[in-house]
Amino acid sequence: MTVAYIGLGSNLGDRKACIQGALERLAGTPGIQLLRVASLYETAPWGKTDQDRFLNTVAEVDSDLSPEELLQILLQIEHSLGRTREVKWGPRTIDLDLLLYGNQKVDLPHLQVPHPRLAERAFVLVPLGELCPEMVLPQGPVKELAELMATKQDIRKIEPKVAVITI
Ligand SMILES: Nc1ncnc2c1ncn2[C@@H]1O[C@H](COP(=O)(O)OP(=O)(O)OP(=O)(O)O)[C@@H](O)[C@H]1O
Ligand SMILES: Nc1nc2c(c(=O)[nH]1)N=C(CO)CN2
Repeated sequence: MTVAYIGLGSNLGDRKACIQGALERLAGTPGIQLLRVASLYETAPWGKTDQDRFLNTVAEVDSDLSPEELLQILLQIEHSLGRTREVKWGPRTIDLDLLLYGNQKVDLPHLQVPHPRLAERAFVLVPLGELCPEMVLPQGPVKELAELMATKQDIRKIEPKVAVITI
């Protein structure tokens, strides 16, 4: 079993229902145990700024699956929640990013772990730092990176945590 961290984001449709739906699907997937979910944050769009605000959180899971198997599950869950890809970094019902997979490094054309843009994003660093305040990323301590990025990108906690229904 390996502890992995998954970033969740939504800025299209019923954002909260999409995040909740993705968490329920993760919890219901054989080989994945949902351990903890960070608070729910509303965040300014990063990268492509002319779109609606996002809801973001981070989930901690224990996984029997390989990183590639886990990615396939994430893509299936995105598809089941109506995710389409039209514009780079554009609006989406749900986005699931494999942020970290234990201490493993993966560098394949279709999968890079740790997620290459992790340390630039307050919407990832702040919820990740909430779950793992002592974590040190290759770029530095998560708490320090989160504090720095939160001074540059608007991020507001809107709910202490998302209720999870374990199937
Ligand atoms: N760590 C990862 N987690 C999720 N997808 C990844 C990862 N590394 C590479 N990918 C690849 O990225 C592809 C495109 O993903 P997607 O369209 O969701 O990108 P994005 O979320 O808009 O942008 P970003 O990758 O900057 O977060 C996926 O099909 C997947 O093959
Ligand atoms: N605030 C915010 N901005 C984004 C997000 C996201 O989840 N939240 N996801 C992106 C592509 O992964 C691009 N920009």
